Amino acid sequence: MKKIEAIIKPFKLDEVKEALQDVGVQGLSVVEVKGFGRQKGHTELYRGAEYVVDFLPKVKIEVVLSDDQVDGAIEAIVGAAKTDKIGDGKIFVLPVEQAIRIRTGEFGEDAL
Ligand SMILES: Nc1ncnc2c1ncn2[C@@H]1O[C@H](COP(=O)(O)OP(=O)(O)OP(=O)(O)O)[C@@H](O)[C@H]1O
Repeated sequence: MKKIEAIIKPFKLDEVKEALQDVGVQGLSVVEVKGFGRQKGHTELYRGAEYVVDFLPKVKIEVVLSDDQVDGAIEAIVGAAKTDKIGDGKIFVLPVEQAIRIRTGEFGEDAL
């Protein structure tokens, strides 16, 4: 199992969620975060206004998947989140040791 952490522009959240559901993702978590990338010190367009970049609001999607779902999920996120402008975000892939569904006690991929 792997965890994908995708940091995206907030207005892309619905589109990315739908794209992930289309490739079989059945659950995910969303966290509001602030951050910066390489454009630090420049301006970025956010909801029609130009911001001098300090910390910009972003959304982090966390989704745990089976190994064979990872490539499709990355493709889905990139396809939905890309605007070709700076600040489109980043995707990190991490190993996951175990998952447990609390209600049933199922383990591993059965718990996803
Ligand atoms: N190395 C990193 N570690 C953790 N979070 C990061 C890292 N790089 C970027 N982020 C997070 O991702 C968000 C989006 O990054 P961003 O797209 O601006 O990266 P970038 O490298 O500058 O790419 P681009 O050239 O497309 O703007 C940042 O606001 C920050 O929250």
